[in-house]
Amino acid sequence: MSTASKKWMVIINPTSGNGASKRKWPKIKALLEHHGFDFDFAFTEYSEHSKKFVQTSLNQNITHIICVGGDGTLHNIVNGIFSQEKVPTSQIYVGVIPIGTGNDWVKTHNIPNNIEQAIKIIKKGHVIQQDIGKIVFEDEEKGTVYFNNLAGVGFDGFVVSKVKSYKSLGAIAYLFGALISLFQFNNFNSTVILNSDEVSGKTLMILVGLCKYSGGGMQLTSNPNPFDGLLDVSIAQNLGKFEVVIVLPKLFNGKITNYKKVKTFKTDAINITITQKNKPFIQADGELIGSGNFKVSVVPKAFSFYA
Ligand SMILES: Nc1ncnc2c1ncn2[C@@H]1O[C@H](COP(=O)(O)OP(=O)(O)OP(=O)(O)O)[C@@H](O)[C@H]1O
Repeated sequence: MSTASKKWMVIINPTSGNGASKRKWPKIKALLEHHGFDFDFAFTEYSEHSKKFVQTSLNQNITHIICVGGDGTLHNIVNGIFSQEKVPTSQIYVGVIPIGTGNDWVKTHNIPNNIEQAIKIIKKGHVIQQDIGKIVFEDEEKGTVYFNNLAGVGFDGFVVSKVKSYKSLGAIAYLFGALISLFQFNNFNSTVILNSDEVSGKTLMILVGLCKYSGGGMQLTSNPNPFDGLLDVSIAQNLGKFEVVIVLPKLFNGKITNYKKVKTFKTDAINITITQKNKPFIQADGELIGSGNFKVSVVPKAFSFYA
């Protein structure tokens, strides 16, 4: 049986890419039909709706899912997959048709933004498995959140909280959001424990990554590898506002990880404590997930996708 002739669930976030998913859906639907896909489809109606759709599909024994949207939609699909125990996660297969603003995760895996090429990749049926990050909050009521690309606390979380208003600008929205946010954000006190190291002090942001790109093409971690069972950690310490402006180009060419006030690590577990009353935002895959103290660990090669 070819990949296309299996039963698929296509989840479309009509708001992704500033409404592009909704506009392009008739074309995507026609192409999926043209390539012989047997599918049901549904549009998300609220923020975490994709998570529900995944679980409903699994209850109907549909384990092949196509994400039509951006990094946030994929993040919610991943959380639908990892917050259930009915089907082993590596036996759930995800294809991505990237129609977001940043579309950062697909860049690591060379999944094309062109709709028909992305569909052909799914049809080809070549599956890869990558690691997943697992965030557990100290406050148990806040629960567990999974990520497939990169999570962070501090300045990057603050940018994510602002960037929604600028998404009509496209991928540059993140850079624009960062510049606007710079003058409103204050560095925070944190203690990070990982391996046998402890890093304490004033912090701009702490990034915990798996894949290479975030924030609309920024490269914020050193030699990221989503297949090695390790988290790629960057701790940007007490950089000043003008210092951030000066190092801005280094955010895009990856050289930021060599900067004197940025410490990098590889680890399979990290414990982050915010040692001040005012807790900065935490983001995962560009989605705001809350604030507070948290631990991150790795679920090795647990996420199966077409690439
Ligand atoms: N019907 C809906 N109405 C409002 N928001 C929604 C709806 N469905 C999903 N969402 C939310 O839309 C947000 C943005 O989605 P997504 O990240 O896929 O697109 P994007 O922001 O354009 O792309 P990227 O994250 O790649 O920059 C996500 O936080 C998701 O939870």
